[in-house]
Amino acid sequence: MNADKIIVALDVPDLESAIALVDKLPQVTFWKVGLELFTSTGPKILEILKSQEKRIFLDLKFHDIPNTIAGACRAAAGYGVDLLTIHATCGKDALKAAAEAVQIGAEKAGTKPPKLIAITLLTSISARQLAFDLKIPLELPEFTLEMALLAQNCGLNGVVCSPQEVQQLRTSCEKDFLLVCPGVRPTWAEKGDQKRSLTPSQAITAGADYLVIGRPITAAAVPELAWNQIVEELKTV
Ligand SMILES: O=C(O)c1cc(=O)[nH]c(=O)n1[C@@H]1O[C@H](COP(=O)(O)O)[C@@H](O)[C@H]1O
Repeated sequence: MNADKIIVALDVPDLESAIALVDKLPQVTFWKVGLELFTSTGPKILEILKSQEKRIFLDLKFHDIPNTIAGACRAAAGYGVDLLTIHATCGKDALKAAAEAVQIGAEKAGTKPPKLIAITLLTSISARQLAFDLKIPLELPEFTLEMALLAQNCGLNGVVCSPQEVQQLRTSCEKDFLLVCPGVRPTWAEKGDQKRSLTPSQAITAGADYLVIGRPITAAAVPELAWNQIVEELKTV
């Protein structure tokens, strides 16, 4: 069912707001805990979500040298989360170290290793910014493909990519390589800082395995209505 493919971003400042949102949306089975909430609450929020049998995407977007990445991935894997992020631009050695470390960390904690997924290029970056601010001399689709192939070759389980690139990655990467798409915007939602977006139905049609959706649901006047509208849209796919 397509509703199971929606991961809702729990981007709130503290534990109380997080619990209130989770309680308001009992139909959500997969939550993303990102930098804001994890920095504020630490692993406490993960325990709460697990006690409710929710799946968890721990989005800490690690970006560091191989030794530090390995230590962080070992620790994060011990939480027994389902997905974990690292930036592909950490490079080959760090990605390989991360892939090995999640196995070691999970084994030590007696839990299942998370699927390790790499950020290809943040969905808040436009083609113009890639060229003129970051000085990357590749076309955007080529750059994201290179990052995805790098992650795949280093043994990662998938990537985070914009829905605009998902079709190309679906055809170029292995069949079971996970494609997780933030930057998803229903036609009625504001784009905000997202630069490379598509609608939920377009993203699923293009081949996304999961959609990460935050503000269109969590900042809506009635989050449950926004959720229902997105689920209805996905029934048409
Ligand atoms: O790793 C992510 O989840 C992520 C990668 C990316 O390139 N772009 C991106 O928006 N995200 C996350 O996806 C969520 C999108 O939230 P909204 O823009 O509110 O729907 C945020 O929590 C971001 O941190």
